[in-house]
Amino acid sequence: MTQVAIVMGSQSDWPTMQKAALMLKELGVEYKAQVVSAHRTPNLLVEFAEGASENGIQVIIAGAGGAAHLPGMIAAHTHLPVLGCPVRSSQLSGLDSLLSIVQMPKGVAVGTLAIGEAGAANAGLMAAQIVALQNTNVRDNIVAFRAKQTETVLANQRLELDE
Ligand SMILES: Nc1c(C(=O)O)ncn1[C@@H]1O[C@H](COP(=O)(O)O)[C@@H](O)[C@H]1O
Repeated sequence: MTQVAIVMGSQSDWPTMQKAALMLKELGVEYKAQVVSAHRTPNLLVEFAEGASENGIQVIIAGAGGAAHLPGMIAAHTHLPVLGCPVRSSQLSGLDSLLSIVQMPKGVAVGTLAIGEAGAANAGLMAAQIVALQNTNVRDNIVAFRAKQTETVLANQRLELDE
């Protein structure tokens, strides 16, 4: 059963948002990805967000660029945790996306990640960490992922002087 939903405002967000999908796949979390836009598919947004909980979704990752209202509007229609990913925009490099997502009014929460691919990957990791609260397989996968990461960092250090 799908545990995490990844939604994005446009097909053009997929190169960024697939980093979340890749992380979830690596950590053994079932996910489904789809395009949903607060602006362009407003009725679908309401249908998706209101049905997410009864469809078994535990966490929603929402990525959008520019006037990125998607994560906040989804959060307004569900009690599930929503992780917002600011996609890098062509005009303002994603600062517009970040500010659109991060400044939520008190009472409706969106957990905002960093701009771009690293933020999307971390949204996948954070979603997996939430799923892992009640899933020991995913928890074990996260622990193993982190241990491998530490090992790789230490094994790859090359600190000779360039002379
Ligand atoms: N910010 C939103 C929303 C929304 O917030 O609902 N829907 C689409 N968009 C964004 O518009 C940008 C340009 O989209 P196109 O590339 O389709 O023109 C995308 O980054 C998308 O997330």
